[in-house]
Amino acid sequence: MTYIKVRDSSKIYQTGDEEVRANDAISFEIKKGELTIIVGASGAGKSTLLNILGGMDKPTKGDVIINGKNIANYNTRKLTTYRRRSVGFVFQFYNLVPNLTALENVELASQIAPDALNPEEVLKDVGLASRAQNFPAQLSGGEQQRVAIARAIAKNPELLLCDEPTGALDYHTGKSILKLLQDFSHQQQKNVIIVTHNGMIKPMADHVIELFDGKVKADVRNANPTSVEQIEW
Ligand SMILES: Nc1ncnc2c1ncn2[C@@H]1O[C@H](COP(=O)(O)OP(=O)(O)OP(=O)(O)O)[C@@H](O)[C@H]1O
Repeated sequence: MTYIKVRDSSKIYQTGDEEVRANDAISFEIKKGELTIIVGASGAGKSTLLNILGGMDKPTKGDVIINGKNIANYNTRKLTTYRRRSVGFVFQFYNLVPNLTALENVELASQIAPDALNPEEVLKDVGLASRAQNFPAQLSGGEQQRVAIARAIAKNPELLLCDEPTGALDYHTGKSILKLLQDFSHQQQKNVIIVTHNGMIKPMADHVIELFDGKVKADVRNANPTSVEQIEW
């Protein structure tokens, strides 16, 4: 079953006389439950695409059909509802609220979603039950990213979007975060999309979309994705 269908989607920025085609007639489909990696060099258009899929931005033209609805036609209010109900976000620098504990950060997200999961349970699932009362500054980078993932998962979203989720972490910590995301996708049949410039992690995905200069350069499915533990980079 198709969960995401992007059809001829372009994002064009006009700065003075210059036109930047951040996304240039992009088309692809993502099936329900796929763990997808969007890979490409700096400036290839990855974040632009992720922002459009997450309803934070709209394409200049084209269709972005999520679960049968074309969000490219949504107004601001409908996009806000879409983001709130259907999307969890994980960013490179965690973006936790510094004066709230780990648990309160997760509760914040669960309060705005109708089908939210129990924040304490989700913190336990990411291995942080014992750190629930810690503030972000009292946690390591990897632990902060686990809280950020718990916060995103607690909304029980259909779609989890991760922009360079291991970009600020060391190798082993980064690997444990990728494992968490792979397990979440495969065990719960949820769509996870990871944006990265690191092509070495492609084998962990069910689906790899490679961007180059705003265009889809490759669109490949992995019938047998590799477990994160077995990938070295
Ligand atoms: N608001 C904007 N105004 C003008 N140009 C923009 C804007 N946002 C992005 N761009 C341009 O669009 C292109 C794609 O940017 P984007 O951030 O999507 O790339 P990226 O693949 O995510 O890169 P990185 O890995 O460095 O984050 C770049 O050339 C960028 O300069």
